[in-house]
Amino acid sequence: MDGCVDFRPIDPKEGRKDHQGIQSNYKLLGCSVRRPRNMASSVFAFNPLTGRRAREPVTPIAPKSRSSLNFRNSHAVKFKCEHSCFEVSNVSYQPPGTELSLLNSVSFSLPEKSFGLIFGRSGSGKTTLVQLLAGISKPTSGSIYIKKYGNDGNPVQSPEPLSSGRVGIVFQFPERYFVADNVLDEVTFGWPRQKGDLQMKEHLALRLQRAINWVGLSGISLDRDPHSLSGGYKRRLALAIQLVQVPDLLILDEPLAGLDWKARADVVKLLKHLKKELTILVVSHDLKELAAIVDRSWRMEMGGILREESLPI
Ligand SMILES: Nc1ncnc2c1ncn2[C@@H]1O[C@H](COP(=O)(O)OP(=O)(O)OP(=O)(O)O)[C@@H](O)[C@H]1O
Repeated sequence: MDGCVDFRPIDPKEGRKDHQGIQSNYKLLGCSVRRPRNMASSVFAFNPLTGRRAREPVTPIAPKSRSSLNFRNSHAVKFKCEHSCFEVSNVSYQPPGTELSLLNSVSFSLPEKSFGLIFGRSGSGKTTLVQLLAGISKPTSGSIYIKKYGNDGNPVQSPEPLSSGRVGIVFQFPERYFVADNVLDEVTFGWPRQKGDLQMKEHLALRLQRAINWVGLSGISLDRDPHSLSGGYKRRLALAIQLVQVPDLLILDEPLAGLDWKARADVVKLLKHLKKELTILVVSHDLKELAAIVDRSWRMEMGGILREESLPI
């Protein structure tokens, strides 16, 4: 089963131009299942079971405890990296075969369960950066890792490189790439169809239920056509697809784009809840609406230079 799918990333920008509704950010090699384009925008596309690249060994990820999934029991976000911190250090990027410097020594960090926002002019390099964070392309130099800290504030071990399989990413307008005619099929599109391995299926079903509760989709029938959902609920569905794996880092590219005011408010409210459980990094131009939930913000300047800066609102 593990060897069944092998998704190879290709240029995601190129992928977005595809109109067939079939995965296009990844080359599908020797596999019997299709991949929806919305999942192509996810690094989970590497392996539907583990969230890792298909050729890596399968290590089931332990579900979080019940209490850690209960929003009411969540702790307030703190700015110190008390437990773990996602860190990017001196990352530069030149597309292979070019002399273009799209990112220049980008460094920043984001404590777990906090909300970071990157803003900046069109063409400055925001999407390029999130593609590196998601493992879709590799930095020319620099590192991306998770640092863990003890109660004394000192690192407890050497930093671990951030595995692309532990990053969830939702690109702009994810609903454009829905391919199934019901919610359940949409969420489970890339899942194994073979008979057997009941334990794995039960595990996936539990994760699915948790993800659906997390994004507040539990009141929606799983038979509903995803295209018939409201704008805000479509975004919830796209998030649920990513949350099945409980990513160490959830990246959202323009999560409010194209929504009416009510759906925008709905998504902001949802993100406010989600940041109690997840580390979230957003690229957006909608600074005013997101300001209330932003813990850290950076401006990407033309030429791929990132500077920490308060929101200019
Ligand atoms: N593979 C590539 N080869 C050459 N240039 C590229 C490549 N990928 C992106 N670029 C260029 O790099 C610059 C940064 O692009 P990027 O999409 O990261 O900007 P952005 O800040 O996300 O813009 P927007 O807000 O419009 O999405 C752009 O000028 C883009 O044309």
